[in-house]
Amino acid sequence: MEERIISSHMAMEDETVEFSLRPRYLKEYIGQARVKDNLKVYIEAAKMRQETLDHVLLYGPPGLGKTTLSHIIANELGVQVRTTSGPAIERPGDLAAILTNLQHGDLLFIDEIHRLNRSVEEVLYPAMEDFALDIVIGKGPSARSVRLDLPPFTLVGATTRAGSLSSPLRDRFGVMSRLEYYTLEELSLIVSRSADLLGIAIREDGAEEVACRARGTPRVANRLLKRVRDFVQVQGEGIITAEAARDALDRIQVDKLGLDQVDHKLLRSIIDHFRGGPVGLETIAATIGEEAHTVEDVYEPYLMQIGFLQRTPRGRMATPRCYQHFGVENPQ
Ligand SMILES: Nc1ncnc2c1ncn2[C@@H]1O[C@H](COP(=O)(O)OP(=O)(O)OP(=O)(O)O)[C@@H](O)[C@H]1O
Ligand SMILES: [Mg+2]
Repeated sequence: MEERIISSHMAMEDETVEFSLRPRYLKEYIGQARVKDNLKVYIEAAKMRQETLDHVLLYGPPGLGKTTLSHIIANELGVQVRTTSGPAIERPGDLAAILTNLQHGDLLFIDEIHRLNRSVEEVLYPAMEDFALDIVIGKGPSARSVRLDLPPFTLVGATTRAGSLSSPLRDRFGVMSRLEYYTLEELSLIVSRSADLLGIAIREDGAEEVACRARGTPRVANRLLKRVRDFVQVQGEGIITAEAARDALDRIQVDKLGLDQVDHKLLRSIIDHFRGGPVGLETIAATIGEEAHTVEDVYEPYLMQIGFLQRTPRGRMATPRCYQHFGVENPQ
């Protein structure tokens, strides 16, 4: 995938900065009030009973804070966190090794949990339900299964597509939390907080300007902030004002709604070549040179959220609001 400034996927250069910007406790985690309030209660209750927290599934679009939240849960519980991801666990044995190395109360974080393969997933079922590992010894008619006890642990799974989780796996999570896009006010707070941590001066209107182009996503907000900082430090007065932010963001071609050239290309192709749709996902993907699932997971959710794109059984359609944004007359 082409690297986009507004991409909600994580690039290498971001990792160290992201780490320092990550809130570590619930009280520093901005927004997601409903999810946060519930988790607070569950964590408190688990601690009171001196039990492990029930398994938690966090789902929602990329960059909204799933990984961050999983580490916060561990910090709030005062336990260690082990991190892995669906694609990293290739064979059942890999997962068995991870599970047998857990210590009492540990939090196991599995990112992209929808990408676990079936045979690995099956190891997870008894582990989640009974804290047990079933091992088959021998082959053929003399094969028998031995059950090993595991220490109690909490599994936190993260996924951008809860829909592709198999139902036996989904059913084993006691808590399912859906993260939502952030409001403008929340994002402004996040931008101000990050600016503080990075040691950049920012005015409230500057933070708002960055926030409104951040697609409801903290990761995008932080990334835009860093680019704006570059312009302001090199060419400006060293403080991020609304004007300075606007100038910098215009230069990197992120428009007022946070749409970049790829979004423009996607939407314009529906308008210009398909008379507003409906047009199939594969066709759209081909016109912008992306994989269909990338379009579906990464590009579309925000475009639908702001009401520019509609999914219908016959394909994708550009909405009247989308036509308005581009100043094109709607043929329908
Ligand atoms: N509620 C929040 N308050 C402050 N900062 C946040 C919040 N949520 C996320 N962030 C910031 O956004 C960045 C991205 O968050 P995170 O990596 O947790 O997203 P994610 O949902 O795991 O994304 P992905 O689906 O790509 O794995 C983090 O570096 C963090 O600093
Ligand atoms: Mg993550």
